[in-house]
Amino acid sequence: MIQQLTITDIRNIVSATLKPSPSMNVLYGLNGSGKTSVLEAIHILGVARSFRTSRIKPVINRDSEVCTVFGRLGVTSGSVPIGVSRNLRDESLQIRVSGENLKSTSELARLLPLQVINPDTFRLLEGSPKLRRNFIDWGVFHVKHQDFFPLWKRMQKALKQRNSLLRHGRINGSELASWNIEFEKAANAIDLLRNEYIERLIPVFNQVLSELTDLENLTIQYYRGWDKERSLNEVLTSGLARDAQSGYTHSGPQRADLRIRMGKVSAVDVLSRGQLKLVVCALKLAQGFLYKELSSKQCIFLVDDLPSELDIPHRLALCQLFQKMSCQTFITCVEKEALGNCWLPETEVKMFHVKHGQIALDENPGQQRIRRAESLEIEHE
Ligand SMILES: Nc1ncnc2c1ncn2[C@@H]1O[C@H](COP(=O)(O)OP(=O)(O)OP(=O)(O)O)[C@@H](O)[C@H]1O
Repeated sequence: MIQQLTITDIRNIVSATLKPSPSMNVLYGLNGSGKTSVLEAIHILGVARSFRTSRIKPVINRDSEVCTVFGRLGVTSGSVPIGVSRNLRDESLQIRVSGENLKSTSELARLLPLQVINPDTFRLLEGSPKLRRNFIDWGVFHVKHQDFFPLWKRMQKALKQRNSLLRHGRINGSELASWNIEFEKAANAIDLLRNEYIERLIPVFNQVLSELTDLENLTIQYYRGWDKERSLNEVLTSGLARDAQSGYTHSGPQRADLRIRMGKVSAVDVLSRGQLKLVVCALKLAQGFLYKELSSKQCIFLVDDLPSELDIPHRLALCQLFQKMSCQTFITCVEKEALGNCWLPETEVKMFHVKHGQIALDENPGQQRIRRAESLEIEHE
């Protein structure tokens, strides 16, 4: 949980400090005021990069060469100061945790598990399988970090070596056979972890989805990246000529996917935009609930423009689920009224008005609370 956040030179935010609520934080303001930039700053604090671009230059304020995000994280034993700084001049990245330099961004990611829901997230269903693999691996990484991360590095190394041999036409030597063995071992172990994770996620997802909307017949199926009836070794052997011709490995965990269907057709082909948003939100929320259940820790949700494309009952249902999870959540919206009547009496809501890159706590948010009895009475059309 972030207790304090200080942002320096991220986009139009030259300098800002806020003390967020441990539960619900709403950032509202006009277009271009800097709301998404606050979420971006938190993302930089959590994984040292933006979720909007892979380059750092557009993120750093145009009058500066360095951007810094500092956060104080609340943990059971007290608080941990974290600072992440990116420098354009020498392209350097500095991560400081409790006064010590940290070399790996994966260690940083473990300290601050983040879930982002933004317009790009909606590509989860329609975009490339890589997005869905990243989705699965977020869960496996955060729940089974000790097992997954070394395996994933091992698999990547074996795959790289195998592809390099394929590209150089060295397909008959013992070298390829030994990389096949190494690749298969790591692949099977990764498949096991992913499969286990998805099996646990599906019932949570079904429950969350049913609280959000009534989409019957929506199913999720995990595809491991190769034929489920055959071993990877058999598949690699029978596909060797094809792999050699194209210079890369066609089967394996690098091809895993999630197949999300409505009955027999792909869900993206039949769902409306609002329904797609709800399904993606249900997937992300399910990860949050499962993470909490399996690790007894909580992730932080960054939700960009929650109200767009959702009608009032569905906004309410979504906000109620965030409150039920009781994770720290940051939600942006243009008008604060868009999320009026969404909060339970016990939820600690802080509203921040973002204006020209400045962030002010709204002392008089004027939000009407819903009464307990009214909660979760959502009519589905
Ligand atoms: N490198 C930069 N330096 C200074 N200002 C920038 C830089 N990059 C973007 N901006 C400006 O900073 C602001 C960033 O806005 P941001 O995307 O956070 O807005 P927002 O409040 O989320 O808007 P919307 O409601 O339209 O999504 C914009 O006004 C943009 O023009």
